[in-house]
Amino acid sequence: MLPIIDLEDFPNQSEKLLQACKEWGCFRVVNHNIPLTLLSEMKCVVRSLLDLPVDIKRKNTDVISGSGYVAPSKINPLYEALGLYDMGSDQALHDFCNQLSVSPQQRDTILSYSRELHKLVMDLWQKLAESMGVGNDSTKGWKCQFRINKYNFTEETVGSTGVQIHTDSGFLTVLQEDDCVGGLEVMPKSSLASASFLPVHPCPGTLLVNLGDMATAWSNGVLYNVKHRVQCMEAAVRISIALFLLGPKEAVKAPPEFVDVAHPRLYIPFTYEDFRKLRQSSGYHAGEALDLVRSNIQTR
Ligand SMILES: O=C(O)CCC(=O)C(=O)O
Ligand SMILES: [Fe+2]
Repeated sequence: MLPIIDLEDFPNQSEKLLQACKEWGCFRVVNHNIPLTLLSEMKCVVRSLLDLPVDIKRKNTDVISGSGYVAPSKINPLYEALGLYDMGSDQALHDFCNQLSVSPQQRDTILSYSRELHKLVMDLWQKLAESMGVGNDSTKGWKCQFRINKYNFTEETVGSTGVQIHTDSGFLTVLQEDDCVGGLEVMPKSSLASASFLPVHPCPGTLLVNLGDMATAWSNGVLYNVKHRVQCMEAAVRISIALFLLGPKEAVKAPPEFVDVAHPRLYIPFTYEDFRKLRQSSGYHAGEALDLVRSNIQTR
């Protein structure tokens, strides 16, 4: 069963958190302290933004490649998304709101939600770093990205794929799933050999966390970047909100604590931005791009 982490029970849950991140690369968070009204208000706001005419949605332009509006495509015809790069920045938040001409009330909701989730994602990373004995590493200036996903599922599309198998590219993702419409599937480490997916059923009021490629690189291979996808299970529109903790501007290198003779350095240092470009140019979206940054020099 998907691990459940109680955020009010730390440091007691440190070991459980670490195990979840090593074996599953994902877990459910309860007692996160984010008001349920804010979660549902934000859902309501993003639903209406995704219902805007496409020429308005297109005003949500890229800041970095792929960070803005994503229209349905050949590969993912049922999927579209709005995006916001650098949601830790008030300016970026206001730019996003202006592009989509949101109402003052919608803007308030987006700002409150962003602040709360930004705090949460940083806190989660801090707790994970502490559980690995490197809690002093600063996350100051680390960039975050929002992506608001819509899946236009219909009777005819049941059984097909909403989003293809992938890993997230950053460190950690906090996902507010659809309250009713399922379809997310994950492949924990123990299912890699059989390449089988496990369904993640919606659990309103909780949040789901995934670890991405940068977490695997930073941890020298200890943390598992979970493969996942979204399948169409029923004829209903599915909405989810993902917050990606992408990482620092600078190159990421596993701390010396994670490297020794028995655990040689696996990856060359690289920046998130370069890695994102590498994923895009190689077309590797399910973790294979990490093989392109493997280190040959296995010293400290
Ligand atoms: O919609 C979902 O549940 C998952 C979305 C996702 O995997 C992503 O945005 O990277
Ligand atoms: Fe994802």
